[in-house]
Amino acid sequence: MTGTEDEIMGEPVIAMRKVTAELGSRPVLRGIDLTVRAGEVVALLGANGSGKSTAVRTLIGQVPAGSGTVELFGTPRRSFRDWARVGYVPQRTSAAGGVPATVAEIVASGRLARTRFRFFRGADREAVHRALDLVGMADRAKDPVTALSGGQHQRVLIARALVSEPELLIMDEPMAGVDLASQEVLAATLREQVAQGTTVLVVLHELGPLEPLIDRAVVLRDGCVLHDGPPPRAVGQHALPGHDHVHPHAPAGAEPSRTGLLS
Ligand SMILES: Nc1ncnc2c1ncn2[C@@H]1O[C@H](COP(=O)(O)OP(=O)(O)OP(=O)(O)O)[C@@H](O)[C@H]1O
Repeated sequence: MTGTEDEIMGEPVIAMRKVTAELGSRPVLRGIDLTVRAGEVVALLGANGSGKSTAVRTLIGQVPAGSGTVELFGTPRRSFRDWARVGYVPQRTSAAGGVPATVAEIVASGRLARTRFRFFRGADREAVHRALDLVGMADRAKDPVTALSGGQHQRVLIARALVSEPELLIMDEPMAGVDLASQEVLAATLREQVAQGTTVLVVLHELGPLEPLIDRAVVLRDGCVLHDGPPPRAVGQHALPGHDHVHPHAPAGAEPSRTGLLS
């Protein structure tokens, strides 16, 4: 007896089918399919403006889909209410803008979907401490976020996404503008989450330090899916078609080989 694809590969946690979206009457997503199954770690790649952030924002409902279907945990996104199961790390501007919130307050705000606005209990405070500890920021809990570096900001945003103990983590360029030390902390944090079975969709410019964690890469170009398959693990980003690459032993003045996947 053979099972269905879902029985064999696990239920999709994310299912986007033929999704279109417009921004300012400009078509930005032009019919994308994106499936992420439980326990998978999928990188969403593509050149600037290819629609990566828009795809993620459509998924969580910040941008309306023009057509197609979007499901989270098997539920149409419109009727999905279980947001404590989802941790979202937006593309970083700043954790709190001009608001003088503390690190702990920002992280605690990520717990609201789970507490449903009841009073915080000991378990919630422990979860905040645990999430800050995961990203190496427990000693900064009482500091204003305005006192943090870019990389520390990003760690706080990731702690905020982790504090509800989500099953699905969606991150938009978590490594952008982050110093090396913070990148290593973030990669280790993510490794731990993945080991615990968390499903991850991560928008990246390059696989970088997260490369060993990535099961599959979906590459967008001009709002369409150009590639959906295993990322080339052994040699990293440089092996992805489209990465301009001049071989070190190539004759001087040689043209980079371009296959156009990421550019
Ligand atoms: N509010 C908006 N109104 C109109 N067009 C927009 C708006 N926001 C984004 N766009 C355009 O939509 C396209 C896709 O943007 P999106 O941010 O999804 O791309 P991206 O792949 O995430 O790029 P990046 O790597 O630069 O973040 C871009 O051409 C962008 O200029």
